[in-house]
Amino acid sequence: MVAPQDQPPAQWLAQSQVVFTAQAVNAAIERVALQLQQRMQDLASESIVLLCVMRGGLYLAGQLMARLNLPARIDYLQANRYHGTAGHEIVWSKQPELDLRDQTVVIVDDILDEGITLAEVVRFCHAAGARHVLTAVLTEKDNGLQKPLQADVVGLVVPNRYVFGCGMDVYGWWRNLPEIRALI
Ligand SMILES: O=P(O)(O)OC[C@H]1O[C@H](OP(=O)(O)OP(=O)(O)O)[C@H](O)[C@@H]1O
Ligand code: HPA
Repeated sequence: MVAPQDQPPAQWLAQSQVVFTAQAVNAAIERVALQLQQRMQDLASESIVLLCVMRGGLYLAGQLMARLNLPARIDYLQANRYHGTAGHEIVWSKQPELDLRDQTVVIVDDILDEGITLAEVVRFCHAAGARHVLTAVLTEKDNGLQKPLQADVVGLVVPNRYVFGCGMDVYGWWRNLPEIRALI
């Protein structure tokens, strides 16, 4: 019996189905960019930081960079869920380098699942003195859970299954897929 992390990556494609095509994802990213652009114009901020939550947020952040017609600086952080015995702790391995004081910070991530990660990153940005904090996720999982926050902008709602592609991984693989798939 092969452990899941040792499966060849092609196996995950064979054991999954497309839930959003590349075309549907691209259309969603266009909508996210337009909504963010509008929100930031309303805030009339000239100090914008696009903050990518690594690694999953990389795909959406890269796509947004090409679409946001605003002066923005880019930074990133890494804060991962650690499913230890004491519950669901967040372990930070990289904090942003830019000074977030008085900035309009746009946090970009791939998925809002239980919402623990995004809530922690929002809390961090406020504590660091951000003036406005906006959140954008490519996907939100429709899992019926009471979440600690809602994202300001959501691209697509995905079913309550394990999804991957467009930044999201399955055992480290397939973040680069331009479509979103769900394990069967
Ligand atoms: O809403 P939550 O239940 O908190 O889960 C969402 C988070 O989980 C994933 O990150 P992960 O820690 O797996 O790291 P990754 O970005 O490197 O995949 C994903 O990228 C989100 O950041
Ligand atoms: O369904 C998921 N897929 C990939 N990464 C995730 N992180 C939380 N939920 C998921």
